[in-house]
Amino acid sequence: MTHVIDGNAVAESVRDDVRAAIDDLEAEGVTPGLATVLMGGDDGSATYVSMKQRACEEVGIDGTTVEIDPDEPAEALYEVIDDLNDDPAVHGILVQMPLPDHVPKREVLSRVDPLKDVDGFHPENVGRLVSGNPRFKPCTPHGIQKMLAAADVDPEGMDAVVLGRSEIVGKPMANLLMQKADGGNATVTVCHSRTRDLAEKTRNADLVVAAVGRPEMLTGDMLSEGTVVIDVGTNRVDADTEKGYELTGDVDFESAKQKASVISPSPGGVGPMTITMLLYNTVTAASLQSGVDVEL
Ligand SMILES: Nc1nc(=O)c2c([nH]1)NC[C@@H]1CN(c3ccc(C(=O)N[C@@H](CCC(=O)O)C(=O)O)cc3)C=[N+]21
Repeated sequence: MTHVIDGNAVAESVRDDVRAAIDDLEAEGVTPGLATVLMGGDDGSATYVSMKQRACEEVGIDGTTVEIDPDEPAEALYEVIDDLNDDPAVHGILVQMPLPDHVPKREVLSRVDPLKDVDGFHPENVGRLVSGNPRFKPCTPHGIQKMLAAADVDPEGMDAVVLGRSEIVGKPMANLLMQKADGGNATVTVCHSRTRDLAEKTRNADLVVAAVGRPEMLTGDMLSEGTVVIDVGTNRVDADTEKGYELTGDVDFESAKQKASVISPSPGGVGPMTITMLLYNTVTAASLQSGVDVEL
């Protein structure tokens, strides 16, 4: 029988740990604060930002959202970031991606105080992750590690294939999977748009993480029996629904499920974990900045 991971249930159990850590911070007079900055974005951005805001309220994080008109120059965003860096009530800062074309992403990511960089995208934090001493693990791959652990999947010794090489998911996922640390120790192959024979790679995999942003591109015939499949995609595809679209993953769930031993669906898999790990990283940030130890 294939085990279908319930991302919402795993997220809820991690949130219990997050709530307990927040209690410990509150006992010392510290309320963790997270600021989300939204400048333009795509169809999903406003939805994701309000989901993050709601998740903060649910666990007792002081969440604020700052909106900047996408027609403003990049300097407007820099000023907001500088103010948030200086604000002691703000422990975590997240700048929602994507940004408008005229705003240089790298400048923005470097501008965030690395101690408040709960996304883990600042070059200092990327460097720490790659060198094996992570401060903030990027939320999506971090959530996938938690999800695998909850499903009793240990990547150690596995042939893992990561589909996609983004800064947000593919690269940090590959790094975490190959680290000499819990949740790592896998042999990792990273595939992308220039990979010659994708199915040859995925058929030889024990674990596949699909993060390419192409609806249902990974199908059952590309997998061997017993593979662990994690679907990171949340693609909006046109559909005859109230909203005019439906969400679908990068994995063709029905055919992949025939082969997989463990599979995470989308929606209802990685997405809720991503948001939960943002809360987790915010609590870690509050602990680092206040000097109050928490157990996480
Ligand atoms: N700086 C930054 N950090 C991010 O972490 C970040 C970002 N920018 N830009 C966009 C992506 C996307 N992302 C998602 C978060 C939650 C769900 C999620 O919870 N999805 C639900 C369904 C949501 C719905 O119903 O619309 C699910 O999969 O079950 C999906 C996608 C975070 N991102």
